[in-house]
Amino acid sequence: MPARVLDGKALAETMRVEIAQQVAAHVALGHRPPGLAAVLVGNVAASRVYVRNKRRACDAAGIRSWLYELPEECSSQQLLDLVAQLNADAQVDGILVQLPLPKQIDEQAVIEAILPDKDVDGFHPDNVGRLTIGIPRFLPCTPYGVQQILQREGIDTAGKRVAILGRSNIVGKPMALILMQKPSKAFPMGGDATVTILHSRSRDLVEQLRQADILIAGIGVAHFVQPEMVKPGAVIIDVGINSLEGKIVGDVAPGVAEIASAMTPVPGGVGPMTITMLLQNTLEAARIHSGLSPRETSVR
Ligand SMILES: NC(=O)C1=CN([C@@H]2O[C@H](COP(=O)(O)OP(=O)(O)OC[C@H]3O[C@@H](n4cnc5c(N)ncnc54)[C@H](OP(=O)(O)O)[C@@H]3O)[C@@H](O)[C@H]2O)C=CC1
Ligand SMILES: Nc1nc(=O)c2c([nH]1)NC[C@@H]1CN(c3ccc(C(=O)N[C@@H](CCC(=O)O)C(=O)O)cc3)C=[N+]21
Ligand SMILES: [Mg+2]
Repeated sequence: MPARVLDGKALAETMRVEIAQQVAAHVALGHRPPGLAAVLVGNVAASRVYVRNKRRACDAAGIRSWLYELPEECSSQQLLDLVAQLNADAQVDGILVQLPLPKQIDEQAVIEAILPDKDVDGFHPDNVGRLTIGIPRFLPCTPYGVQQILQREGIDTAGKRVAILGRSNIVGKPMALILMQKPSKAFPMGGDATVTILHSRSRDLVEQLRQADILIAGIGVAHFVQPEMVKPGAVIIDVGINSLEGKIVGDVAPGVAEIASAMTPVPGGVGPMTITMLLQNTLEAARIHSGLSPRETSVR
């Protein structure tokens, strides 16, 4: 029997309606609407799609959004100046600088220039550190979206063997931190899982994958995960966005659906949830800026 489809797109729509209601309630209390500033450097086609989708989602949720564009050949200083301007702008609750940045730009310096309470991507070392010790402010949007898919689809992670393919700061590493965490009041989304991270230097990679009750793939290699790498009945989360023969495909081969019990599609899986969690984080930032949420702990 083919795997149940974990419809991230449908869940993202449902959650966007919930967020729109919370935004409306926030504004009804007399606060200004939440605002998100996105910064796009250069002309990456994939980034344009992402930015356009984000903008549409913000409009539908009642979140103001602005797009700032800088040329491919801009300097680190130009970008740092723009970030400083957005940090100082009282209308802006969240700042998102689209990654990756051109090679002349010091990416880490830009990430560290964003005020931590406007860092809705959750990439600033202050927010990474908070996540690591279990008192998060903003969870990185992609792993947060995966956590929400698992939770809302009733897939329990406690005690499960989770294998994560990829160790980047935006996908694999924060995913591991969320799912390994003991749940607490400050961190209710902690997954209580036994997590294994796999990367390009891992040996026995296939043996490790075959042990996994839940397999999360985020490496950027089209159809890397093949049916024989998967334990029968496993849950598969495909984070990959790759283009193959003019189509968008994930890191997981279609045949895996014959072995798995449940699987996210690409497109229509994790991607739309990433955008929804960005809206959620922007609303949370607006709450922080209006004094509704404590600045130093993120109690949800
Ligand atoms: N759906 C969404 O919302 C999002 C999707 N993505 C997609 O997720 C994928 C990963 O993105 P990102 O984390 O930024 O990518 P990076 O290139 O930053 O990281 C890729 C990771 O995968 C590992 N890796 C690469 N090839 C292999 C291999 N053959 N075997 C084992 N490990 C391997 C790398 O290992 P090593 O560290 O050893 O180099 C690295 O840790 C991409 O397809 C991207 O487009 C990204 C963000 C959001
Ligand atoms: N600072 C920063 N934060 C990010 O979160 C960030 C980033 N930079 N750089 C690029 C990656 C990639 N990413 C995606 C988000 C949504 C979709 C998405 O919505 N995908 C849809 C549509 C796919 C399509 O048709 O193009 C889907 O999978 O169904 C894809 C990719 C966020 N990223
Ligand atoms: Mg990278």
